[in-house]
Amino acid sequence: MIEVRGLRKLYDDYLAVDDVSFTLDRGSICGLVGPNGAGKTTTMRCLAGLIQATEGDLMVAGCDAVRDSIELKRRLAYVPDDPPLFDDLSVLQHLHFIGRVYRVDDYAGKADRLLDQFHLTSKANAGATTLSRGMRQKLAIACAYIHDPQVLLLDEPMTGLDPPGIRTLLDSIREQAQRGTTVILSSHLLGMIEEVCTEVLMLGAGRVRYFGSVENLRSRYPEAASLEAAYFASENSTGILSFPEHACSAETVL
Ligand SMILES: Nc1ncnc2c1ncn2[C@@H]1O[C@H](COP(=O)(O)OP(=O)(O)OP(=O)(O)O)[C@@H](O)[C@H]1O
Repeated sequence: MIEVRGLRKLYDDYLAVDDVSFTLDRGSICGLVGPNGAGKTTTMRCLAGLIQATEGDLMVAGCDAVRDSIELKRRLAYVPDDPPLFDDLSVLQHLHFIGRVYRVDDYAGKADRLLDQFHLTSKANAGATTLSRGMRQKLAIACAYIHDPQVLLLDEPMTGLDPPGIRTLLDSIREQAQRGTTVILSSHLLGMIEEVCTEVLMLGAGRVRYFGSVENLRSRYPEAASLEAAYFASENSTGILSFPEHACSAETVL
């Protein structure tokens, strides 16, 4: 569902993402992790066709992210870390608007179910500008779900959510994946990544430091009690961590 080969992104002469390759199957949930400035958002924005890769082949939901970027946007949803909303629309109007733009059958019924799922029913008629940070985040995620995207890119979606909100989000991500959606989820909350993700893509200074299953990363550091401990152990090691069964190219395997 997602196949990335040799992604590089330069901002002027600054190399933000360098030779990133990975593949994800339908229904997988990939945690995108790494320190601030590692290139996570840049990678997502390239996948979403919002910025153009300097080099590399990016096939996402059957579309070339550069050549088919309009069709790609029909099949994909991207929720940035600070989602922009329409100041003049209410919560319900956001969902109806997105549902109609994407020509969703029964968008009104789906909107009601999403409001219920994300505990926003009491705010249905509230203006976007009156929402709390967490409510804005929930609304943006509900808008992403309303058109059943084949690929879902969530950039730090837990930001601002309360514990029940995080639980609802993680459950909803699993539901999306069970329906066949491929999800990439960037977060610094490694416990959450470990709980929900099947794969991990770890970036450091724009390069892949690890790509593979959570279990493989843990088994690489058997002394680590959690993904977080494995993450810090890998931070202290040198070289690229990867495993042949998940590697996309010989270059990514030590
Ligand atoms: N528009 C831009 N112009 C120039 N440099 C940029 C631009 N966007 C990002 N960068 C740089 O590219 C690098 C990667 O940024 P990116 O936002 O992808 O990191 P990130 O892993 O998402 O970080 P964080 O965890 O802080 O959100 C950083 O050094 C950043 O300063």
